[in-house]
Amino acid sequence: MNTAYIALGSNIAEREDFLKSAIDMLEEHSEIQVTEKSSVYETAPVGYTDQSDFLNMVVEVTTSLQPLQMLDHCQSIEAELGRERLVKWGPRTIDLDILLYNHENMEAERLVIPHPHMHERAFVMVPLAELAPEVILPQINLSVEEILRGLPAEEVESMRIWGKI
Ligand SMILES: Nc1ncnc2c1ncn2[C@@H]1O[C@H](COP(=O)(O)OP(=O)(O)OP(=O)(O)O)[C@@H](O)[C@H]1O
Ligand SMILES: Nc1nc2c(c(=O)[nH]1)N=C(CO)CN2
Repeated sequence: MNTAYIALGSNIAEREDFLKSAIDMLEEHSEIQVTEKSSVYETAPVGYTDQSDFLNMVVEVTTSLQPLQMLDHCQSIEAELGRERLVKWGPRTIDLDILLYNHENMEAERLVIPHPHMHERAFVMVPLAELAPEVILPQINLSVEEILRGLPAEEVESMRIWGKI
């Protein structure tokens, strides 16, 4: 059995409904159990800033799937929920990023784990720290909470709790 952490984000239309639908679709897979859910945060767009605020969260799952099978399911959820990739880092109905898979490192064509940008992003590290503050990121060899402490304070403090789903 594997433990994985998946980041979810949405900034189009009914953002909270897209997060709920994505979690339901993860749980509908017979080989995936959603075991923990972070709070939902409203966050200002990072990287490509000319777009609406996001709702972001992180979920913990246990699964017998291998990483690439999990990616396939996440991408099928994105397609099912109407995600269009018009602009890199642009608006999306739903985005599922695989952050961590056990303590594995992976550098495949379609899949890099740990997610290559996760440690730079308050919209990922703040919700992840709710679930797994002690987890050590491979290669970086720092815990989630140590990485979070190193992020710009204004970025962390700008995160607004939206609620729980
Ligand atoms: N850990 C990962 N989780 C999800 N997708 C990944 C991961 N590593 C690599 N990818 C690849 O990234 C490609 C682009 O994904 P996507 O368009 O969702 O990027 P994004 O989420 O907008 O940007 P970012 O990856 O910087 O968060 C996907 O087709 C997928 O094959
Ligand atoms: N606040 C926020 N900004 C982003 C996000 C996101 O989920 N939330 N995702 C991006 C590409 O994955 C780029 N920028």
